[in-house]
Amino acid sequence: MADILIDHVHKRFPIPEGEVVALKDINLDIAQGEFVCLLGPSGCGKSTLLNAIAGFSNPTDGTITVGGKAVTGPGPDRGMVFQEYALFPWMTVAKNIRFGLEIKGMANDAADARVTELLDMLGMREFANRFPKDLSGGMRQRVAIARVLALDSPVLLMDEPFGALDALTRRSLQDELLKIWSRLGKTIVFVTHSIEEAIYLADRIIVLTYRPGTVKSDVRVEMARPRDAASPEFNALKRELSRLVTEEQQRHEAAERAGLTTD
Ligand SMILES: Nc1ncnc2c1ncn2[C@@H]1O[C@H](COP(=O)(O)OP(=O)(O)OP(=O)(O)O)[C@@H](O)[C@H]1O
Repeated sequence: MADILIDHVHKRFPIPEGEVVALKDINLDIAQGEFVCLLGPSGCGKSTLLNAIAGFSNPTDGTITVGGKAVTGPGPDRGMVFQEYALFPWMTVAKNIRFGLEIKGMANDAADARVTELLDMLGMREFANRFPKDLSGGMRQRVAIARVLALDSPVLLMDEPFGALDALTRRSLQDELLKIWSRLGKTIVFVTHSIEEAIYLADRIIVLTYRPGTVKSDVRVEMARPRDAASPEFNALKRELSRLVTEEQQRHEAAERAGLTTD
């Protein structure tokens, strides 16, 4: 069953010289429980598409439907995790996770139980009373994920959530996310620049073109998990995707040289 339906979506941004066509006729059908990565170089419209699914910025044309309902704005059915750890610095880890539950009006005992469950799920119990400034980047991003999971949205939207982390921390968060995904059965749309990250995580990788942003390729990743980045299959797919992304990166660089972009 389609969980996210993207139907003839276009997004144009007006600029002094005319307009930027960030997305052009995007059509995608994402199944419930599917893990999809949006891949491409800077400026190819990954965040624009994710923000449109989130309802932060509506398409110029076309429609997006999530769980059978047309997206017209943000909603509790879609949780978003950003690259920047969007935590409240004045709240402890536990309070940060609890915040959304309080807004939802969840009873105290139930909220306490939910926070404990999430702290355990993400291996953060001993960090419950720390403040974000006292945490590593990886830990902060765990809190950001827990905070979104607290709301139990069926769809998780993730905009380069691990982009600022070192390689080892990144791998451990990727593994954590895969565990959570297989346990909770969420639909995930995950934006990344990293070909390796996309192959490690996704059921399906959507490669976007640079200006206008269109679907260049829609690749199913059939490898069993956990995936071995050193395996021949992994490397064959990495080569194929590198070729596709490099073509778009070159178009991006040509636009930069022509002074057409600051992306
Ligand atoms: N508010 C805006 N006004 C004008 N142009 C915009 C605006 N937002 C995005 N764009 C342009 O739309 C295109 C797509 O941008 P977007 O941020 O979605 O790309 P991206 O693939 O997410 O890039 P990155 O990986 O660098 O975040 C870019 O060319 C960008 O310059």
